[in-house]
Amino acid sequence: MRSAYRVETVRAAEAELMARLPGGALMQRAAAGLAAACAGLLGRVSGARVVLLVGSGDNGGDALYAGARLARRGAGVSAVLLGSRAHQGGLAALTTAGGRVADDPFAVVPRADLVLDGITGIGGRGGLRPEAAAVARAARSSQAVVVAVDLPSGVDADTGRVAGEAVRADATVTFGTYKPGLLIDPAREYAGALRLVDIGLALPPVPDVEALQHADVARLLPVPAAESDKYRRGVVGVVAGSARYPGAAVLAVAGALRGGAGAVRYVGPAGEAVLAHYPETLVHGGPPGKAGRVQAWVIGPGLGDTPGVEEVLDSDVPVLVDADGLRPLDPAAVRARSAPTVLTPHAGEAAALLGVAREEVEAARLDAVRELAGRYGATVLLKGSTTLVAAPDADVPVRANPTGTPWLATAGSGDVLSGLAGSLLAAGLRPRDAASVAAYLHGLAARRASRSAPIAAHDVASALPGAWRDVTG
Ligand SMILES: NC(=O)C1=CN([C@@H]2O[C@H](COP(=O)(O)OP(=O)(O)OC[C@H]3O[C@@H](n4cnc5c(N)ncnc54)[C@H](OP(=O)(O)O)[C@@H]3O)[C@@H](O)[C@H]2O)[C@@H](O)CC1
Ligand SMILES: Nc1ncnc2c1ncn2[C@@H]1O[C@H](COP(=O)(O)OP(=O)(O)O)[C@@H](O)[C@H]1O
Ligand SMILES: [K+]
Repeated sequence: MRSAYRVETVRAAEAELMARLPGGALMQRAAAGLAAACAGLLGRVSGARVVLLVGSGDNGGDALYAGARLARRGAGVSAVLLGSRAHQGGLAALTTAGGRVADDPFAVVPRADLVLDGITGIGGRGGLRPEAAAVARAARSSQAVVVAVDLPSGVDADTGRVAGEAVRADATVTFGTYKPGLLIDPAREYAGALRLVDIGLALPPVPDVEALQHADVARLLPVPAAESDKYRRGVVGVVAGSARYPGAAVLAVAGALRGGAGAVRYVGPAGEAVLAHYPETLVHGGPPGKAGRVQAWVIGPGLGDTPGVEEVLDSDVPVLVDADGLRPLDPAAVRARSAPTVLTPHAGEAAALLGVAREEVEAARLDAVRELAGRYGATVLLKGSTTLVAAPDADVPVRANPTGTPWLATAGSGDVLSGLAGSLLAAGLRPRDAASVAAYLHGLAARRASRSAPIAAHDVASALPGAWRDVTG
């Protein structure tokens, strides 16, 4: 599991540790880890051209001390000072080690092998200032590997917002803990590959944001026991599709069949299309209440105006509501349910539920998902470039999904996801686990199916068993 803590918590842990250590010890730990990571990326340190972008604060200090370490190993190190001041101890260490201060950034940055971004870290506010932005652009268009110190400068550590220009890094070396912004788009896109350097911070047991890894997912996946039968494995009911959108029903069933439930009951007007693709489905033409017992319902994909949402919400089993099912959704009705509810909106649907503009949700995804989960008393999976899952209880960490590919932005892939998540719910996973495990497998399956080529939603469904095997490997 990757855990991320907000700046306020990091600062408190830092203060507590600094009080027990000699002055500057923490910065030396950070700089040592940073220099080692840079050396690894460079391969050969001696003779390498390294440029440090140095801001006013301790983030610049880290870059300067790491630069001094690289200079001592034979690198040619130049510092570009971009702040109103520069860390004095770090500057002295760099010059003592043979590094120098560059007068003209545009003379050194284009020739660099590695650029270390120490403009701002957790103390940064807003996007880069114009001078820093111009230098960051030069770094991006050079051949250099760009390494961000703690965070790409210009991104918001707590939310992942990028208010203006920010450094685009190939890698980010972060200290003590991941920060939420490193796991959430748009900032995540700017961070490149992540590396965590342990500096000994003692952090509270519950993080603000977390990201599952293969091993976490493998532990959560349902496994049939020797005595299992299809009913004990769980039956998922799918209420989806309409005369206009029969395909949504087929795709939701496709996801549900690969999610660990022992059987899939389909309820709706697209039974023929569903059976043509998946003869193993139990099809029911009447209302959901007469379809037979299920352990979880999925309702919404391609539903159009077909009624059924209220009836399904009245049931006493977990319900996942997606797409058209979200339109008539009343917070009081969801809060009053006796069993858990999972909502899976994309940014547009989330915006409609919150009564705000879509752009507002996209710029502040973490706030939006928390707000919705609280308002509806439901687990909310907010789809998008970084899919987020929030529990109704605000003290539970939000999960940021680390898998996926922009090729997933294709019609119908969300239907596969809702079927998959509903199936995991029926198999007995808790709502937050079912939603985040589904997003993880779905993203992995898309990567597997795509390998950088366009994919259709049914390709994602077909790749799910392979993704499952990758995880349990
Ligand atoms: N916490 C820990 O455990 C450890 C923390 N450590 C390190 O310390 C870092 C935090 O250092 P920090 O607090 O000095 O803040 P930091 O990020 O350097 O920026 C501060 C200054 O930047 C400026 N500035 C602000 N916005 C700007 C903008 N948009 N564009 C341009 N400039 C901008 C503004 O100064 P101004 O120029 O306005 O005078 C502000 O005062 C942390 O990320 C990590 O690297 C490690 O060494 C050890 C363990
Ligand atoms: N830019 C992106 N990068 C990665 N995944 C994306 C991106 N845009 C959308 N997705 C994913 O694609 C799926 C689209 O679902 P959705 O919007 O419900 O589409 P549909 O209703 O057509 O099925 C979601 O899983 C979402 O997280
Ligand atoms: K930085």
